Amino acid sequence: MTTAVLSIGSNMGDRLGHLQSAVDGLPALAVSSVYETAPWGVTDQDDFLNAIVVASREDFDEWDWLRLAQDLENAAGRVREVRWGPRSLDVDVITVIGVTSTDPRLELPHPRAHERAFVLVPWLELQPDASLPGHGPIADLVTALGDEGVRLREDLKLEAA
Ligand SMILES: Nc1ncnc2c1ncn2[C@@H]1O[C@H](COP(=O)(O)OP(=O)(O)OP(=O)(O)O)[C@@H](O)[C@H]1O
Ligand SMILES: Nc1nc2c(c(=O)[nH]1)N=C(CO)CN2
Repeated sequence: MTTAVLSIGSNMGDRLGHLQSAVDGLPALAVSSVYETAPWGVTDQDDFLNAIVVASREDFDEWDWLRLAQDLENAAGRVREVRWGPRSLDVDVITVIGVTSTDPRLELPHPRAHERAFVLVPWLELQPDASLPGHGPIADLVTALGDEGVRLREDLKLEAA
């Protein structure tokens, strides 16, 4: 059995609908609140909605999580164009508990998670004691990074199955 932490994001079209489609397709144990976040990386694009999902499956290894993430992106009509550019649905595997990987097709933990408040702030809400292997407690990372550009959207809710 493996447990994964996944980041879901959208800044095109029906943003909340795209996030909900990801939650519906994941064996979700817990789903964070929805956050409105300033674009990271390529800043000249619309704001994202982001959330974190903790999911678990008996028969999954880390590659199954990547395949499922990519299937969900494709189902939401994602076209791979600009790196860090606009997207209907982005599903990143942030960590799979107990697994590390340096394979460029699947780096675990996600190599940029520690510098992304749009990942860390919703993750902290779900798992305040979590650590990012190699980078320490996520609470400390959020303190160092700040939560600028990450705003709780209490009016938007994701329905866990
Ligand atoms: N932990 C991971 N989660 C998802 N994809 C990964 C991971 N590690 C490596 N990859 C690889 O990254 C490739 C590009 O992913 P994607 O297009 O989603 O990048 P991005 O979302 O634009 O940027 P970033 O990787 O910085 O989040 C994928 O084809 C995948 O094989
Ligand atoms: N705020 C925010 N910025 C991003 C996001 C995202 O989900 N949220 N995803 C990206 C693709 O890697 C690039 N930039």
